[in-house]
Amino acid sequence: MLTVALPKGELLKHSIQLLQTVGLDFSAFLDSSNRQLQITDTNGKAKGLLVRGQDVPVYVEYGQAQLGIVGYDVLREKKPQVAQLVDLRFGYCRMSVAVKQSSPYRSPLDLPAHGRVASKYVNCAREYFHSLDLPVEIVPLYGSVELGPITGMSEAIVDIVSTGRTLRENGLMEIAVLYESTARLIAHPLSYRLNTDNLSNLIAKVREVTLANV
Ligand SMILES: Nc1ncnc2c1ncn2[C@@H]1O[C@H](COP(=O)(O)OP(=O)(O)OP(=O)(O)O)[C@@H](O)[C@H]1O
Ligand SMILES: O=P(O)(O)OC[C@H]1O[C@H](OP(=O)(O)OP(=O)(O)O)[C@H](O)[C@@H]1O
Repeated sequence: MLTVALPKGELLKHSIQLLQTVGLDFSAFLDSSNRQLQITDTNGKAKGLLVRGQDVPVYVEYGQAQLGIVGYDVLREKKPQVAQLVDLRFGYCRMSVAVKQSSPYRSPLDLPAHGRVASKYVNCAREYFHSLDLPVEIVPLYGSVELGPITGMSEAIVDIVSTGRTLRENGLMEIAVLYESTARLIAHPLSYRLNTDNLSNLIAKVREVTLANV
């Protein structure tokens, strides 16, 4: 049976709405009293796995899920061996460099050589500063990254900005954008090539619905 890996958190509601429009109902994942991590859609056509966003490409790469929905930021960070099929156009955010408003830095090139940059996205951060030829120390964090500059642990952060509210409310400002991100439909490459479970039909429907919503 076709299996779809769905991301917990920010992208879940929109992902479920999208799949409903193409005939797969995983709305039980939105019921907070339900603790099941694997469900069959109400029409019995497919299985859904509820996993952390960063783990979606893992299930798809290993073939336990033929399809998945995940942020482009996660794909840039993890570089999994998956087929990237459709830009779903929701879950917009950007990956940015931010510093304290009160700091003297107004561009990443103003940062001191060997300064510290805190991030959950260590590979994206490392690649970016490497491309600028600016040697910095990347400090890995798992969340509340904004506390890096606030506490003085780091000069800057590389993190997701969506509305900009978190930066503003913590006295930080964006000084550069690495890239923009939206949710993507991904597939297990071999299943995609072999059209397992008539994947191409579902993918075509997702593409159609996404384009119709532009
Ligand atoms: N304001 C936002 N904050 C975080 N992620 C956002 C935001 N807007 C869009 N996204 C997208 O949603 C995805 C999931 O974000 P979410 O905050 O749910 O998980 P996370 O905190 O990044 O991961 P986890 O909780 O698994 O460590 C991100 O990878 C990104 O693509
Ligand atoms: O621009 P905004 O709309 O304010 O959104 C950006 C915030 O959202 C994300 O945090 P998240 O809620 O995922 O928490 P965490 O990364 O600190 O765990 C990100 O790390 C920022 O802190």
